[in-house]
Formats: sequence, structure tokens, C-alpha cells
Amino acid sequence: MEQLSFFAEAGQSRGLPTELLKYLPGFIDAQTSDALLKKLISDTPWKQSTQKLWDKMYLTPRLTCWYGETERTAGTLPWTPELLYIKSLVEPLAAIKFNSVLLNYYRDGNDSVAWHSDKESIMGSQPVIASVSFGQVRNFDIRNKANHKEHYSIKLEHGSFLLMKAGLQENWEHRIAKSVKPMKPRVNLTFRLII
Ligand SMILES: O=C(O)CCC(=O)C(=O)O
Ligand SMILES: [Fe+2]
Repeated sequence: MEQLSFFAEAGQSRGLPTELLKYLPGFIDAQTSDALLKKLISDTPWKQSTQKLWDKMYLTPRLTCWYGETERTAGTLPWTPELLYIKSLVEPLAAIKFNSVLLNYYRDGNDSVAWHSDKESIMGSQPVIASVSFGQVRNFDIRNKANHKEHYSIKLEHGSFLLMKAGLQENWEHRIAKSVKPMKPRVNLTFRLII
């Protein structure tokens, strides 16, 4: 029988392009991750923004909030001690000093992020992005833009780290798909360098 645990077991596609991605489960221990998940959910002033698709406005299917060096982008909040702590853990692995982080809150299986790449010009053409996940394990799917049949999936675990290396955004897209299985809350942080 399928195990219906809170945080499903680890697993990832074979042959993951490690020159583009580095995945570290258990990057932050379970107890610290539990506390951070709770604090981030309760203390973040989450917003649901709107997005335009085919000339119609839709509510983004998740909640978000930006933090970082506040003079850079409008609406960005100043760093909190928790975010500075997580930033200090990811920076040595990414070999980058990040100046912003996007928080995504997936409340349940209906929340998602559609296929996209993070290639805004404010991050340069080859951005390196460090991603930390807390809570519900969700599948992080990636596919080659030129050949959608080339695709992989990583189960991003509670307290895990994922480094999206230079080149990933250029040639690959990623998403967190909706799920028909019941899903507990998940918070994801993507540390970025906005130039
Ligand atoms: O939730 C995730 O793991 C990914 C989020 C993401 O792709 C983004 O915020 O650009
Ligand atoms: Fe993304």
C-alpha cells in the first residue's frame, strides 16, 4: 500500500544533469526546519498577486513575498533574522552573496507554479539561484525548452537545498505541478542576486 506520510520519501529521476542542478536533502535538520516552516508561515505578510494570461487577469495560485536589500525593488521587505540565517547557510554552497529572496507559500495541492524559467534581465543572463524548501514534499519538474521529452523530477524534501546553476534558466524550464493527492503546506525560498 502506498505510504501516506507527511513528507514522502526521497527520490529523483535518474541521470539528473548535475552540471545544472545540485540537490542536498537534509541540508537543514528536521527540528530547525519544523520551527522555520512554522515561523515563515505565520510571520510573513503573504500576498496573492495577479498574473496576465492571454489578456485575462488571474490570481497567482500560491502566496508570495519578497525580502532583501530594500532599495532594489519596490515592495521588498528588509531581511529578517531567520532569512539572514538561511542565507548564511546557502551562500558558501552557491559561492554568491545574494541580495534578495522570493518566498513562495503552497497552501495545498491546488497551489502551484506553472512552467517557467527565472531569466529576468535584472538577474543577468546566467543567474545562479539557491532554493530551500520546508514542509510538504513536492515534485520539482524540469524540462528542456528545445525538447520537452527530456525531463526530470526531484522530490524537494523538508529542509532540502537545491542549487540551480548557471545555464539552467537559459535552456530549461521548471514547475511545481498541482496535485490531486492531499498536500500539506510548503514554503520555498529562492535566493537571487539582482544586479
Ligand atoms: O517552489 C519551488 O520549489 C520553485 C519556485 C520557483 O520556481 C520560483 O519561485 O521561481
Ligand atoms: Fe522558478
